[in-house]
Amino acid sequence: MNIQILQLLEGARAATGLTVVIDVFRAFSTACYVTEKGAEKIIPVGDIEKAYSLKEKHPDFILMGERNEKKPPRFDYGNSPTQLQNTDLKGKTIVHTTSSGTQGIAGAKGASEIITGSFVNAGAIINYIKSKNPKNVSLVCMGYACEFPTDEDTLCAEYIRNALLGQPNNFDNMKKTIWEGSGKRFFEPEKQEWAPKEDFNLCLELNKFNFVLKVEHENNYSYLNKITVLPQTNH
Ligand SMILES: O=C(O)[C@H](CS(=O)(=O)O)OP(=O)(O)O
Repeated sequence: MNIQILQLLEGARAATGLTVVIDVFRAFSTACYVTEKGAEKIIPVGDIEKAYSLKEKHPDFILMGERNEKKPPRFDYGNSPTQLQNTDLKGKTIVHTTSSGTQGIAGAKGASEIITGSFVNAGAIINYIKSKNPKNVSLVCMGYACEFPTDEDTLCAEYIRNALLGQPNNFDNMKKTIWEGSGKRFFEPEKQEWAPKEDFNLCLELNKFNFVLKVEHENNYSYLNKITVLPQTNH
């Protein structure tokens, strides 16, 4: 198995084979929490205008995501898993657009298959890749606003790669590095309204979910299909 770790939008564009588009803070952690809440479908889109036009055609769709970390105008929810904890999303279709994660999905045109990447379902991702045993795996770290690499996405890629290669991982050390590095932003008082400190822990709950989210295509949009991966093992 050839495994490459790629960065940012140019990395997504260069990805081939089974591609994991990684966005730990927060898009693809949030997508897992939304799926757990029973959402019927998540439609990831890069272009915010596409999100607005889907809402216009389907007023029952829910708009979720961020620009500059914050909930855009006329959106139902931002990108914070904490703020979704007490919402009922059963049976809902969610249109999700963010500055990094969903841009990566839109950009990974050369991938043979795309799944989302985060720590909350890392074990399922690893088992899924092992079960498919592809020749080429691309782990794409979307970073902050697709502009610079971040600790959490790069470490998540390394965690997945190490497990696939049978090498050890020290998640506690990784979490400490993230806390001291790019995770600091969740502890800034002025950001608590849209990026609360609780998001940090929710996004770093290792192996909370036993499913992967695979990008599938339908009509003229893509959606995330939940695939349960059993058994879930700790990596
Ligand atoms: O919502 C977030 O925290 C991030 C902000 S940014 O893209 O890193 O600027 O969005 P996401 O696309 O989930 O990384």
